[in-house]
Amino acid sequence: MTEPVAVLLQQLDRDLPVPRYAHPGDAGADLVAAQDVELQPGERALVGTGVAVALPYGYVGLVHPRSGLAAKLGVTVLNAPGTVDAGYRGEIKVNLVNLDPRHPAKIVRGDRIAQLVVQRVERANFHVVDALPGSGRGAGGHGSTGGHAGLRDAAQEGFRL
Ligand SMILES: O=c1ccn([C@H]2C[C@H](O)[C@@H](COP(=O)(O)OP(=O)(O)OP(=O)(O)O)O2)c(=O)[nH]1
Ligand SMILES: [Mg+2]
Repeated sequence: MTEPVAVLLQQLDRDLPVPRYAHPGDAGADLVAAQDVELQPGERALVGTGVAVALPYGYVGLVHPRSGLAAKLGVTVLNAPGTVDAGYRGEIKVNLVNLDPRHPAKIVRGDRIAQLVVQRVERANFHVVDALPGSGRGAGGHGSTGGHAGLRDAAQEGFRL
């Protein structure tokens, strides 16, 4: 097992718990809502978490949805995964959206609303060229390998990607 990376964390709201991993081996540390919010069907809100971090350069924080919230309420992270840059010092906020077509979703201060996954990240040097080297896939994408029943049905109805 690798050593956890040290991340400086500022509690902007000391009454809220520090993000924590629910189990050993969990990839994401749970982020909680700093405020109550009720989302009508289709509505979104930028919800504070009461924490700010200073990630070491070479790392990124990814704000992932929680599967339980998605399954139970239809609530997810609109820009999933959100990107927290190493240089960012503001409050981590979660752009929650209620995708349930019928029911409003109530989020209460302290509810776990998302999870922060801290990862190493590479940066690229982009070298502009006139033509790219060939590959097996080439420009094929967006379902070019086929084999999905739903896609076949859609094709029969005249839908083309
Ligand atoms: O879910 C998120 C995503 C981003 N951020 C913060 C940290 C991140 O470093 C900053 C900018 O995010 P991003 O680069 O995704 O947004 P942008 O629309 O490109 O804004 P900017 O012009 O500030 O980069 O906003 C969050 O708090 N939560
Ligand atoms: Mg940006």
